[in-house]
Formats: sequence, C-alpha cells, structure tokens
Amino acid sequence: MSKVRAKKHLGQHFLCDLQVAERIACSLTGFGDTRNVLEIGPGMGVLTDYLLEKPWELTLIEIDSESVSYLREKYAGRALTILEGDYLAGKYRELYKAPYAIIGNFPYNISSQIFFKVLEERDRVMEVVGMLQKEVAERITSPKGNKTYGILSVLLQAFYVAEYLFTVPPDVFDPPPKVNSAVIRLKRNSVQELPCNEKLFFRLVKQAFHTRRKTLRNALKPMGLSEAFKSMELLDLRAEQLGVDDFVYLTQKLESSWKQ
Ligand SMILES: C[S@@+](CC[C@H](N)C(=O)[O-])C[C@H]1O[C@@H](n2cnc3c(N)ncnc32)[C@H](O)[C@@H]1O
Repeated sequence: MSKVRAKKHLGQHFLCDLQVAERIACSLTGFGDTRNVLEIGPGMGVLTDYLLEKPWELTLIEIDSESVSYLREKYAGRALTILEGDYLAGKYRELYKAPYAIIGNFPYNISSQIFFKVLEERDRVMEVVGMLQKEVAERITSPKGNKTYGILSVLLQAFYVAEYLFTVPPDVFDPPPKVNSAVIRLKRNSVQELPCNEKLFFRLVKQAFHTRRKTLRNALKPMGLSEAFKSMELLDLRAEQLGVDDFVYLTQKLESSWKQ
C-alpha cells in the first residue's frame, strides 16, 4: 500500500510518532458508558490502530477519497465502519441513536467548526478527545479572566468539563505544521438544559465577545437593552470577566426585561 499524498487544503499533517498516537487514543475514557466512537479525519489510521485495540464500536469519517481507499484496504475484514464524507455535513442523529464519543487529530482549518458542531450534538456527544492548534486548545480550556477566554470557552464549558492534556511539537508530523498542537478532552457535565433561553444565551455570548474590549453595556447595545437592564452593575465588566453562570444570569435578565 503506498502512502497517502498529504493535501494541504484538507489540513493533512500525518502524525508519525506512535507514542503520541497511543497517548491520544488512550486519553479516551468511555465516559458516560459510551462505546460508540467516531474518529474524524483518520488519514492513514495512526490513531485508528490503537483505537482498534479497545472495546469501541468504531466509525471513521474521512473526506479524502485517497485516504478512504487506503483505509478500506488496510482494515479489510476488521470490525469498523468507514464513511467517506465531510464531518461538518454529516447527520449524526441518524447514525447514532445512543450517546457517542468523538476523537481525532483534527484538520486545523476546521477545528473551531468541529466544536460548534459538537455543541449542536451535545445531547449525544459524551466525550471528545481532539488534537488541534495549541492556541485553539487554550481558548477552549481557558478559565474566565484569561486573554484566551472567548466564545468557544463559554459555550463549551456550559455543557462540558474541558481539560488541556498535553502539548505536541510540529516535528512529529509529516509535513510539520507551522504551529504547536495540543490535545484536549471534553466530558459532558450534568447540565441537560441551561436554566435560561439557550438560543438567546448563545446569541448573547457571541455578541458579548464580538467587541471584547468594550464593557458589556456597550458590547450588548445591538441587542436592544432597556434602561432597567442597562443599569445592572455586571454590565460594567467585559465579556472575558464573566463565567458561564454570569452569562446565564444575564440571559435571564435580558429576556425578562423584554417582557416588561
Ligand atoms: C491532521 S490530519 C490527521 C490524519 C491522521 N488522523 C493522523 O493523525 O495522522 C486531518 C485529517 O482530516 C481529514 N479531513 C479534513 N477535513 C475533513 C472533514 N471536513 N471531514 C472529515 N475529515 C476531514 C483530512 O483528510 C486528514 O486525513
């Protein structure tokens, strides 16, 4: 089997260090009694080899047809499902009726989009182990008050416990990326539904960080604030100073101020 040619536009940087691959694969814990695992972007299967040693019901989704042919040949006769397609376009509600986990050395050009998709699927996705650019990994796992704290930190931390596991240097990939990478893990928390209008919560968080240097009173102006809402002291702060609970509280207050 000849190797797959790395295609830049698909974010293909193949992991060559088997110890790192094993460490990533072993970071998946099966949290929430989940046995169904979806690997995004398996490439030539460096993580897949280790995942196959575990008791997972494994499905791979890979956009690159050359990789898919390679994988079909490599894993012929093995108990796993290989799908060719774009993870972002997939309908996983049909594929998975039960909870599932996601793992991958993600294509860095779409790693934020992958996590927004995870948020859409949050009622089913129990655990995520992913390698991505270090900068995005820091953003997702950042606590409030940090410069890197942003939209994905708040939205994901509302529904998941986020951990930064370890940093990975560029020289373990072929071809090496220009940036450092990091592996993170998300585990679903016990929040089924936030105690506020969730659609409005998502809108408010995005609006708050849109102009993150402004106080919330100014940043949230486009949402149509009543005088009573504007007088709240919390609005003297900037978005990066607020935790998930503060955003929930603001959402509740904003919605009730519109009803008055
Ligand atoms: C960084 S490489 C990782 C490959 C392999 N897992 C490894 O560690 O060597 C990212 C992989 O994601 C695939 N990919 C890119 N965009 C994708 C998408 N939208 N859906 C599914 N796979 C995608 C690429 O073809 C590539 O194989």
